[in-house]
Amino acid sequence: MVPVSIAGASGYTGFELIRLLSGHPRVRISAITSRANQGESLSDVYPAVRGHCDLRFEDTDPDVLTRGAQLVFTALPHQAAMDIIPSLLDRGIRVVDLSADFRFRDASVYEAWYQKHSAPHLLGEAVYGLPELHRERIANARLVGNPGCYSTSVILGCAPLLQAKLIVAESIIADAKSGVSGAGRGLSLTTHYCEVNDGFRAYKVAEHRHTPEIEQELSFLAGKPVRINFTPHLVPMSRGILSTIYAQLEPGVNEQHVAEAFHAFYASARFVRLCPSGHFPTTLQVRGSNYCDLAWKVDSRTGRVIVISVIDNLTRGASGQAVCNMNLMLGFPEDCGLEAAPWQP
Ligand SMILES: NC(=O)C1=CN([C@@H]2O[C@H](COP(=O)(O)OP(=O)(O)OC[C@H]3O[C@@H](n4cnc5c(N)ncnc54)[C@H](OP(=O)(O)O)[C@@H]3O)[C@@H](O)[C@H]2O)C=CC1
Ligand SMILES: CC(=O)N[C@@H](CCC(=O)OP(=O)(O)O)C(=O)O
Repeated sequence: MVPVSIAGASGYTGFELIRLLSGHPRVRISAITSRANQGESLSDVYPAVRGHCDLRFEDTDPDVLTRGAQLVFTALPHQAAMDIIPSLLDRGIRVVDLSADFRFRDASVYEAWYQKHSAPHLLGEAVYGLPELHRERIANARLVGNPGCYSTSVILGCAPLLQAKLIVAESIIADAKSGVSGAGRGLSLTTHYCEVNDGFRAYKVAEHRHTPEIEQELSFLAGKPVRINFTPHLVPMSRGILSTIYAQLEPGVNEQHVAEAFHAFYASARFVRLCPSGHFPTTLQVRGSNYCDLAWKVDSRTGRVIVISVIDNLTRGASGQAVCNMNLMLGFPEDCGLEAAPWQP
């Protein structure tokens, strides 16, 4: 059993890592950390795992995280992640970072949308952790920047169409809706019950930080710079993301070309499921799983294709994908510990 540790284990993505890793057949969790919950037992904070994982929270300190561990998951906010990761790498430990700190190739793009980068020298070697795009590089990486949740759903929905040059790259519009756990466990006015229940709103219109992340990967696929419109929405559910993506088809492209591109691109993808024609997915059918379910329809009246992409933000959008990346890095089957079916009622 390979020992792994989790920094920021008291948060939602940290807990999702514990849920997945406590049932993983090839790894064991060596340490979990939180500053506020230091000394408390995990099951007092999250009773759901009583009997599955009996660790206590320790301080978020490099000595604790690297004590016997071969790989560390950093489930910390942006900035806090890049403050600690260089010292983990210096001790010979591999890292899967769930924050945005190591998702960008270009430090100036990160700095335009986030803040000054304190470890830009590591951006060249960090690998963007989307297995369908970068599987081989992830396997050999020391540092993986795990993708954002919205970014995962939008990139997977566009990738086959852009790579096959079936759509006008400049025409992409992604309209995405997320459950509230996407904002983390911390309390805030915009995410408390009365502010979200029975309502539905767009936020960070034309300025959400997943926009440059999506554009980085779509540009890589298209082989030229791509700009998109991306609008996130907050919906009153705990977990799940549904993205509706619109794009103009290139002249002469029809339903069959689109279907062939999706089937070819995802022919060997373990965690992408293509819905049968005429079936459009719900977030419930991927809940608690690492699946991204995709469906599409060509609107011949407008010459556009409409793609629907669903994921669970905490699993495929964060911790499930992080475990999948760990599996690749450690040479395990990609789906090790991630085989369970989703939780649809
Ligand atoms: N929620 C989601 O759906 C997704 C989240 N992410 C990213 O994953 C990361 C974790 O997100 P999430 O679990 O939702 O966040 P939470 O707010 O739920 O948890 C954050 C964790 O980090 C710790 N923490 C907070 N501030 C600091 C700090 N300054 N230094 C050290 N530790 C700190 C917290 O514990 P304590 O304060 O006690 O130390 C807690 O354990 C973030 O970067 C987020 O952007 C990525 C994809 C999806
Ligand atoms: C609903 C909600 O608030 N979602 C978060 C995205 C969660 C995510 O993927 O986080 P990072 O890219 O910040 O790591 C947001 O809009 O900021």
